[in-house]
Amino acid sequence: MISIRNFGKTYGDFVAVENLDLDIAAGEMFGFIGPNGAGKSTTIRFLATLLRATHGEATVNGHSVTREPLKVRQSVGYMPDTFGVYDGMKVWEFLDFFAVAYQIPKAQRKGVIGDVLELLDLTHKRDDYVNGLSRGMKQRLCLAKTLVHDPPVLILDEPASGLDPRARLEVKALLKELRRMGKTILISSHILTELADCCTSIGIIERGQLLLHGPIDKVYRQIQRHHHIEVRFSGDQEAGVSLIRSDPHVRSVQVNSRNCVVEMGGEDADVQRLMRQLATSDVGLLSFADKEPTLEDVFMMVTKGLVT
Ligand SMILES: Nc1ncnc2c1ncn2[C@@H]1O[C@H](COP(=O)(O)OP(=O)(O)OP(=O)(O)O)[C@@H](O)[C@H]1O
Repeated sequence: MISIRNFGKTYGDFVAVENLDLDIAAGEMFGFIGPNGAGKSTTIRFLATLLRATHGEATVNGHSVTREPLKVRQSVGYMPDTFGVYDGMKVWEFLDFFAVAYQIPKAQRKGVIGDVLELLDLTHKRDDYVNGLSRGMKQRLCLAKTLVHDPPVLILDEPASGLDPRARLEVKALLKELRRMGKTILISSHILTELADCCTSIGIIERGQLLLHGPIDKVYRQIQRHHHIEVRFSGDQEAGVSLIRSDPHVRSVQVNSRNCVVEMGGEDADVQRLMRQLATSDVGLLSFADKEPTLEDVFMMVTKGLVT
C-alpha cells in the first residue's frame, strides 16, 4: 500500500533522511519510531506530497508521490504534527472546508460530516468554535478531518503528542477502530510505549537512517537473544552491581535508585549462572527477573547497534 524507494532529503549539507526503503502492506498499522529530529516528519511529508525529495520515489495506493500527487492526496488522510486553524471557525465549518477541498458533492457533505463527528465522538461539539476546544478535542477534530474523503491510507504525524494519558488512550482506541475499518495506517511517535500494543509493524529511524523495520513480532524475536533483567538488592547494591559487571555476557548495567537493569547476551544457562552467583554471594539479592523486552528496550538496543 505504501512503498518507498531510496528516499533521501538534504538541506544544504545536512542529510535529514538517507536512502530510505520501506514497504507497508494494506491493512497494517505501522509505527514509525524515532527521537526528535530523526527524520520522521520529513519522510511523512514526502509521502503526503508536501515535500520534494532530493532523490528517491514512493507510491501510495499504487500512485506515484512525485508524478501523481493529486491521486495520492485522494488516497491519504494526513494529520500534521502541528495544528492550524482560522479564527472564528466552527467545528462543522472546519470539516466542511476540507470536504469542499476534497470535492465532496454538496448534497453529501452534511451526511459525511455527521458521520465523522459521530465516529470521533464530537457530535456535541458540532457548533463550537475550534479555537475554544481543548487540545485533546482539537487532535480528535484533526483526525476527523483526515477521514472526510474516506481515504484508504492514514498518515498521522504524532497524533497523540501533548495529550494526557486518558486522551492518549482514546486516540489509541480510535486508531484500532480505524484499522478494523480496513485503513492502512502509518503513525509516528517518539513515545514508544504508545505504539507497542496497537502496531502490526514498526520502523526505527535515527539521524535519518532507518535502522530496523518489520512485523512487530519479528522485531521482538530478533532481540529475544538479548536478556533484560531487573535485579533488586536489599543489601549492598554496589557490590552486587560490580559482581554483575564482571560477568562476560553482561553488556550494560543501568543503576537506578531502587533496582538495576542488566542487558546481557548468552544462553539461558548463562543467565541462570549469574542468578545463582548473586543468590549465593553476600550481596542481599531480593529479586531477579528476566523481563519481556518493551518497545523502549528494542529502540535502545537498535540505536546502540546491538540488533541489526
Ligand atoms: N526546512 C528545513 N531546513 C533545514 N533543516 C530541516 C528542515 N526541516 C527539517 N530539518 C531538519 O531535518 C531533521 C529531521 O527533521 P524531522 O522534522 O523530519 O524530524 P522528526 O523525526 O519528525 O522530529 P520530531 O519528532 O521533532 O518532529 C532535523 O534535524 C531538522 O532540524
